[in-house]
Amino acid sequence: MKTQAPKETPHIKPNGAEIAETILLPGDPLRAKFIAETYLEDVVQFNEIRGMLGYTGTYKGKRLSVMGTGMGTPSMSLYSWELIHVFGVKNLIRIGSAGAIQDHLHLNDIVLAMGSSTDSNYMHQFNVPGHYSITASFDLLEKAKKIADAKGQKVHVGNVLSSDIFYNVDPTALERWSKMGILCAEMESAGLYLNAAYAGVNALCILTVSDHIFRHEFLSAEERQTSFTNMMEIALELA
Ligand SMILES: O=P(O)(O)O[C@H]1O[C@H](CO)[C@@H](O)[C@H]1O
Ligand SMILES: O=c1cc[nH]c(=O)[nH]1
Repeated sequence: MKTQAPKETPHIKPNGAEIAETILLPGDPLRAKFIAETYLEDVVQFNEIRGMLGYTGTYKGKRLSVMGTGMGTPSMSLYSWELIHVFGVKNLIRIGSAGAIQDHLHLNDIVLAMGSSTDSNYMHQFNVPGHYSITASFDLLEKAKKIADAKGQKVHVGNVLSSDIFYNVDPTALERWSKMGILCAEMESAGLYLNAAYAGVNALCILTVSDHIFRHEFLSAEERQTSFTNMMEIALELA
């Protein structure tokens, strides 16, 4: 009799627990815990390796997982690669915070990252003979926009910056991205979109503006909790 080895990686060890085809991916593992405790029923924790908490449960009767990714391209790329290639995840929805770099964006605004521009080198491994346009999956993007519209929740849809640099020594770098119409800066969407595209699965990044980089405004911890729930509730409906 053949026995199948349990699926696990050095970073994700579900001990037989299921990981759903659709997963929400906040950077902060404690945000994953909050979502599991606040919104999911019949919840099982499937990961705690390195404190990267992951849970599977149901939302309005549909199976859904949620797991932290950590910060930055390497961390997001590693986890999303394993989720796709080892655990068979098909829909990966990042929910994160971002720093706005356009005047018309305000704290608490929600952004659907249609495109992800980047200063990361992660793309180089794919060795395409030109410049690849890193984009969200249209199906998830369209569905998220419709969900937001139905909720009466205004969202911005556009190009974001997925940066490897949080503290940039060049004070003009973000001004130049802003001039190109980039809405806000975060640090994971490009790695996620590239892994998803390469594997032929779906990905979307939904962001809440937690800072305005040029106006030096930022949300308090309490405000983050409330405003992030609007973004979470759009993402949960995508299951
Ligand atoms: O709120 P999260 O999802 O962590 O996203 C943003 O916040 C972190 C920086 O503070 C980076 O990970 C950035 O992308
Ligand atoms: O300014 C910010 C806020 C959140 N995430 C970022 O990457 N930058």
